[in-house]
Amino acid sequence: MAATILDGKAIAKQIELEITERVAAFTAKSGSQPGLAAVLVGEDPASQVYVRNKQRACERVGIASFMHRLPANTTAEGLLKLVAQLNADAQVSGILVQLPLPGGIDQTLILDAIDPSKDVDCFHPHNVGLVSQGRPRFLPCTPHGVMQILHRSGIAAAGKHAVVIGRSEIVGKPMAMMLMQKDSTCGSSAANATVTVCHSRTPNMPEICRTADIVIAAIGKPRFVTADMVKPGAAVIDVGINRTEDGLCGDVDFDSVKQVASAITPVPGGVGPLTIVMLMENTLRAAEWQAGND
Ligand SMILES: Nc1nc(=O)c2c([nH]1)NC[C@@H]1CN(c3ccc(C(=O)N[C@@H](CCC(=O)O)C(=O)O)cc3)C=[N+]21
Ligand SMILES: [Mg+2]
Repeated sequence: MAATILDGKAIAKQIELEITERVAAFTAKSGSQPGLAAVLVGEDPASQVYVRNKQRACERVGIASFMHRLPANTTAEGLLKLVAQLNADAQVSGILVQLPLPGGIDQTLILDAIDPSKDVDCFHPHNVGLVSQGRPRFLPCTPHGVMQILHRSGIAAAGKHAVVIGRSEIVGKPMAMMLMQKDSTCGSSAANATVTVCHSRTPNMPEICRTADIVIAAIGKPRFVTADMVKPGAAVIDVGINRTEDGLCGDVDFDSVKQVASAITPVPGGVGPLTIVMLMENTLRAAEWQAGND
């Protein structure tokens, strides 16, 4: 039987409606609108698309957006100056520095300079540490989106074997961390998984993947996960966004894997839309905390 296609776009829309109401309530009560500052350095075409999508999402949910475009030859000093200015700006609840930064700029140096209370990407070591200890302030947007897709599709992680393919700081590592916790924002049934992390140096990856009840693919290799790597009935979440000659595709070979999986996310229209809506939620949470701490 062919897999259920998990409609990330529809799930994101639903969450977006919930956030829109919460933003309106916050703005009415506090008298100030949450604001997101996005910093885009250089002309990377994919980054332009993502940042534009984020700005549009801000407009739809009622968050102010402040766009800062800098030339590709911007120095680390120039970028640090802008980050310091945004840290001090009361209108700015959340700060996002779009990655990748052009070569030559030390990414860690810039990201570590963002005020942890405005770190809506959840990249700062302070916030990463809080996630790892199971007491998050922010949740990283893409892994949180994956948890929401599973939860809202009725796929419980508790007691299941989840295999995360990829160990990036942005997706794989925090994803594994969140799935293994005792609890989550979606409740304990969305966490408590037995987690295995596979990566480029894992020798017997197909064998390990075949034991997974839930596969999360985040390795950045087009159509890497093939049907022979998936146990019949497993749920497969595709985090990859690869631009190939024949268009956008994920890290999962969708056409073959959908024949064996019980549920699968498409690319586009799967995890991507969730990433953006979880960023909106983090911006709202940042505004709420900043208002409470005044
Ligand atoms: N500081 C920072 N934070 C990020 O969260 C961040 C980043 N840098 N750099 C790049 C990655 C990638 N990312 C995506 C967001 C939305 C879609 C998205 O909306 N995807 C649509 C399709 C969009 C398209 O056509 O390309 C979809 O999957 O349906 C994809 C990818 C956020 N990232
Ligand atoms: Mg994504």
